[in-house]
Amino acid sequence: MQVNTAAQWLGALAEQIPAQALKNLQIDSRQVSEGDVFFALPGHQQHGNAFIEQALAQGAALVITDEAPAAFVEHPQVIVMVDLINQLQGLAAQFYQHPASQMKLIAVTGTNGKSSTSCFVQQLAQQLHHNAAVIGTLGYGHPDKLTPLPNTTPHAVEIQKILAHLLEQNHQLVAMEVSSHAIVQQRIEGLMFQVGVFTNLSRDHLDYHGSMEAYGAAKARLFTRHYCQQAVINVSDAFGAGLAAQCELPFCAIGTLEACRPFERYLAYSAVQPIPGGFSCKVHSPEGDFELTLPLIGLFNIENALAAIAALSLCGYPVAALCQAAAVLRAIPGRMEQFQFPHPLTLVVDFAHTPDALQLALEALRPHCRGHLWCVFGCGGDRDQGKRPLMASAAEGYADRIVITSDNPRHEDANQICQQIAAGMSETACYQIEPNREHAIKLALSEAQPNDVILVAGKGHETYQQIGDVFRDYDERAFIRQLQREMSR
Ligand SMILES: CC(=O)N[C@H]1[C@@H](OP(=O)(O)OP(=O)(O)OC[C@H]2O[C@@H](n3ccc(=O)[nH]c3=O)[C@H](O)[C@@H]2O)O[C@H](CO)[C@@H](O)[C@@H]1O[C@H](C)C(=O)N[C@@H](C)C(=O)N[C@H](CCC(=O)O)C(=O)O
Ligand SMILES: Nc1ncnc2c1ncn2[C@@H]1O[C@H](COP(=O)(O)OP(=O)(O)OP(=O)(O)O)[C@@H](O)[C@H]1O
Ligand SMILES: N[C@H](CCC[C@H](N)C(=O)O)C(=O)O
Ligand SMILES: [Mg+2]
Repeated sequence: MQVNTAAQWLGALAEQIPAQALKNLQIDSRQVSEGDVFFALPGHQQHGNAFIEQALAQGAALVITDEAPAAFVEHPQVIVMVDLINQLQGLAAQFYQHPASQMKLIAVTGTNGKSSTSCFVQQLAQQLHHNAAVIGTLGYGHPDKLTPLPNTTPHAVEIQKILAHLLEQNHQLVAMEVSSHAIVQQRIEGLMFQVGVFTNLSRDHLDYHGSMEAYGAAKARLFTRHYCQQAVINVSDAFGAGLAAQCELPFCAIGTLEACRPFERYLAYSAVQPIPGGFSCKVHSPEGDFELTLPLIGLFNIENALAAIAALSLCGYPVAALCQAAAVLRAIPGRMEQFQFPHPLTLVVDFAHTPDALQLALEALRPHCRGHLWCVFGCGGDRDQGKRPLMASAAEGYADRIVITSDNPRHEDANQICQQIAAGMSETACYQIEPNREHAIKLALSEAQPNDVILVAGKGHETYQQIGDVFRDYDERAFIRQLQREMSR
């Protein structure tokens, strides 16, 4: 059967199966169980049509596709929907009873800082007594009990399912990471965010987008009336300043006082002072000035925290209360997370996996380092290969000792990735190569001297290492805790 609109789809459903008999919408046949609707969708590698038989065998009540394969043209449970990709979010929203209409949604995009900023939005809203959740790289839900997700930004259908679940748990506000892949792949189609936040743009994902122009253009699409009502833009970032100059949405600029000066609405920072475990600074806005004390290391966290404060202020929360609440912000798992070792030695696990983030993480640690600053890092396989020499330059420029290791090799050879990183080092660079990640960490720990600081970058919160199609158990933070125990005996 062929249908053209969501209304027809619902009509078709009513004829065949009572809607309440349908359990869930699924985009992956492997997740289908009795009573589910399976959307067989085109992908980069294959068409979901290849899994119709499997989905039906697992009890799918209905299959919706954009083009039925010959064997299923007359099948009573297979519906062909014209222009399916553009209707998906609408269908899913209808099926899950429009959960987004009962919540505040905040989108966060940018190369780095999406997870941090969205988690800060969640923490601040929660402190001001609003039940808030996140959707992003770390999973979805309340940060104390996150459900893992395969992607940073889930598929359009999954988003509606997750929002319905979060609403059921009484969440009133959701901070959601929006990746550039998600914008291009229409995963956020049909959503309207109260606020869209832009953190920054630097080199990443060129394997997917092809050029920085295309990557930037993908991010910029979020900041239109199609997706957002208002925006927060980091104007200290060069791309952000350009975005602000052309933004059709009402927006609040964030950044240094200097960068924010041209803008009518802003939250700017100045007078940054290091304090034990963090920073204090002044926050300036047209409504007045505020003090901000942040218990977080990494200067970039000032921008992340300000972005979160600005986003919530656009939702109606008072800036003064938000600045006060920021004093107890907690670091995100695997972001500048510190582990103390005897001698004394500090090891820091951070999720920096772009040249910009690696440089900033190392710069952030330098003031905390009285000895040598170490950098243990690798680069992900099946990702932008051009990042490799740039990450090497960042490490060489800002660390004293370097151990090149593996990250997630995926379908590439780990040794070869290490060699491609090494090719970006100058002749005088001081580095070692140890492709085994655990061995690389142990190597740095065994050679480090008292008062050295070791940055272990790239995997942060991840609890696996992907080698080929295998996700082997590898929880870097747990591994380091175990080393801490062994070395303190
Ligand atoms: C390149 C890319 O973005 N791929 C995404 C895409 O997969 P695909 O098009 O390759 O799917 P496919 O394998 O061809 O399969 C086609 C369809 O058949 C279905 N299928 C497939 C196999 C099966 O057994 N049964 C089945 O039903 C699939 O669910 C899919 O609907 O659609 C899938 C389902 O939504 C995504 O999980 C998948 O993300 C992959 C895992 C990925 O690595 N994506 C990365 C690049 C990504 O999107 N990253 C960003 C983060 C970036 C950042 O943080 O900066 C993200 O948002 O996660
Ligand atoms: N505002 C920022 N500017 C630059 N670097 C940042 C910023 N915030 C965090 N970082 C660095 O980037 C790393 C990743 O941070 P975070 O997880 O918040 O980013 P993300 O955008 O969610 O990343 P991903 O795209 O992988 O989901 C951190 O571990 C830190 O090194
Ligand atoms: N969202 C990023 C995460 C990278 C994490 C890093 N550990 C790697 O595997 O490169 C990506 O999928 O490109
Ligand atoms: Mg993230």
